[in-house]
Amino acid sequence: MADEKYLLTTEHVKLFYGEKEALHDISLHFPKTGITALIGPSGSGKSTYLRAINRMHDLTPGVRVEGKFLFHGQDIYADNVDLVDLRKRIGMVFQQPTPFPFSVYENVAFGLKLGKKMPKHELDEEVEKALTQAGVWNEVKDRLGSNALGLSGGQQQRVSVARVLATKPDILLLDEPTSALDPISSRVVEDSLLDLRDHYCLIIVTHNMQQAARISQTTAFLNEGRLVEVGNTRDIFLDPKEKETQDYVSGRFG
Ligand SMILES: Nc1ncnc2c1ncn2[C@@H]1O[C@H](COP(=O)(O)OP(=O)(O)OP(=O)(O)O)[C@@H](O)[C@H]1O
Repeated sequence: MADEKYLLTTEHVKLFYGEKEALHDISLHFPKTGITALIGPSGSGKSTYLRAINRMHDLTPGVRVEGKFLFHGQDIYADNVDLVDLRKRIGMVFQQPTPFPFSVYENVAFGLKLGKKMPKHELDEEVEKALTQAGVWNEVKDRLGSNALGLSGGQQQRVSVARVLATKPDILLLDEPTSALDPISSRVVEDSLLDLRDHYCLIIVTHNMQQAARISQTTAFLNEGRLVEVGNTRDIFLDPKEKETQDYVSGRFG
C-alpha cells in the first residue's frame, strides 16, 4: 500500500556483490521535500545504497538486490519499469562534475531532447529555468553557447544539477557532489542545494559532516553496511542515541 507521507520508501534492503552482503537490512523513508544526508566511514555502503535507488547496479554483473523500494507506491524493481523514465524522475549527480564536451545550453537541453519534441522557445525557457534553479543562470547566461568544459568546477557541477533538474525529477541523488571542489565553490553548490530543498527530495552522500549539518534536515548514519541510526540532523550530531554514532560524529573513528 502506498504511504502518502513518503515519496520513497525502502524496506529491508540487502545488496550483494557476489557472495558479499554489502547492505544489511536497511529501511529508510524519504518525504517529498527536504535533504537527507547519508554519512558514514569509507566502505560503509552509502554509495551502494544511493545507487540502488535508481537501479544503477542493474548493469553490474553479480549484484543482487533484495527488499522493497517503493517510489510513489510503485516498485522500482518491477519488471515493467522503464529505466530511462525512472532515471528522469530520480536523477543522479556525481562526485565529479560531468559536463558533456559541448555547449552549456546543450548540456542542459540534452535530457529534454530525449523526450517529446519541444519548440525552440519552450526549450529555451526550460533551460533557463533549470539553470536558475541550480543557481548558475546569472553566471552562464552570456555564455550559453560556450563549451561547458570551460566553466569552473563549481559552475560545471551546478550545470550538472541543472541538467538533472531539466527533466523534472522528484528526487535528486547526490553522490559527494562537492568533494571534488574547492571550499568556496562547495559552499556555492551547497547554497543551490539549500534553495532546492523546499521543492525536491534530495538524498546526499557526503563525507563532510559540517556539510551534512549545514544543509540536511535528516541524517542517516551507516556503518559496515548497516543503518546504525537515522533522525533529525541536529539530534544525530548533538544528541545521538547510539554510542557508535557518537563516536563517529565526534571523530573517534572513520
Ligand atoms: N562493484 C563492487 N564490487 C564488489 N564490492 C564492491 C563494489 N562496490 C563497492 N563494493 C564494496 O561494498 C562496500 C560498500 O562500498 P560503498 O562504495 O558503497 O561505500 P561508501 O560508504 O560509499 O564508501 P566511500 O565513502 O569510500 O565512497 C565496500 O566494502 C566496497 O568495497
